[in-house]
Amino acid sequence: MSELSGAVQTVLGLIDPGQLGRTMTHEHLTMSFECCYFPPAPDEESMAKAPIEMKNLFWLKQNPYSNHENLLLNQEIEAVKEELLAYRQAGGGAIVENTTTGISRDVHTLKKLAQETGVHIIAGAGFYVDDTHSEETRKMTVEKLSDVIITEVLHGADGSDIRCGVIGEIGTSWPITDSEKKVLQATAHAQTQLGCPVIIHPGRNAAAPEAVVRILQEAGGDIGKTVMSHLDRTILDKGELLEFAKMGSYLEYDLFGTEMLNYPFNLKVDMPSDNQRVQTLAYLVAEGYEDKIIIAHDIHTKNRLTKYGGHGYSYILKNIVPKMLTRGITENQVNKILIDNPRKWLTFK
Ligand SMILES: CC(=O)NCCS(=O)(=O)O
Repeated sequence: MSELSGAVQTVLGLIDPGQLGRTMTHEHLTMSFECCYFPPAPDEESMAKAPIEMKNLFWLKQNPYSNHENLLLNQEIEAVKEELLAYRQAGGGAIVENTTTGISRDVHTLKKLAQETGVHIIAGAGFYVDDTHSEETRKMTVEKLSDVIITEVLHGADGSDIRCGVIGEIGTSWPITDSEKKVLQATAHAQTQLGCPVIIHPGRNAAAPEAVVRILQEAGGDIGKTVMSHLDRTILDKGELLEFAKMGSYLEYDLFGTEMLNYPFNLKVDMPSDNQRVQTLAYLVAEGYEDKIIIAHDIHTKNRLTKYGGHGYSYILKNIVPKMLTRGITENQVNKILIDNPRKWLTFK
């Protein structure tokens, strides 16, 4: 048994899982999303460099990836600190910070934020999507990639002694690239060795989650200790959702607060509203999956911070939980979704 067994690893060290409390399992506190810049429509080109100001906020909500400044969440440390203090005030206990190599992970800032706010922060190991893989990463063998991930968990990330407590979000595209496949295999090998939680960013296609799980399974991964993120924009058909749920991963609805008419990365997707997300949670609960659901906001652009008129990190606790209770999800089930399921997932075997 390793020293991690039975504990949760935060950026400040190991804690008893019971200390986590209400946990958002997929957030970013500091990152850059420049890798996913999406140019505005030709008649709106000037918006790419427009300042973030009141008159642009609705446009940014509809086009969050088409303005360069909006993608630099790493410029907002003070605002994020204020948000975390408000999150604690609202009853939040912990946040999983899913920023991996490729989107400017900054574990030093995460440690400082945890020290200054009292929120338990769990950092992510591993690599984001292929577009962000360096040539060095692409050349690595599965064994080498696995060594890198294991080092980030056991010894510290980015040359520091600040340790990651989950692997992920591991980025995958659609179709899954060769480099991403190696990272997935390395993730499964590292998970086997460490008994740790894993979280996956699937490509933007309904077939992507199952394809990822198959690769992890073949490489020996523990699917029961793995989260499939972003299901809200990935599997929209209820039948397909139930088929995927049978594979045994945690089912994450993590885009609460994201409501847009056109999802630029896949125009075939009608991004659900928050009401529709709650309906889907109620459906999954009714189908017997209350032990598998987890939720979050996945804040990764500036416009979603309260500083810029956004919903912030407390939106689920303040607004979505009351809504869930009016839609047939019991308080006990809410507690499973916010406390028990994250705790079980995050605890090292
Ligand atoms: C940071 C991140 O990967 N967020 C997900 C954005 S997406 O549009 O749902 O892929």
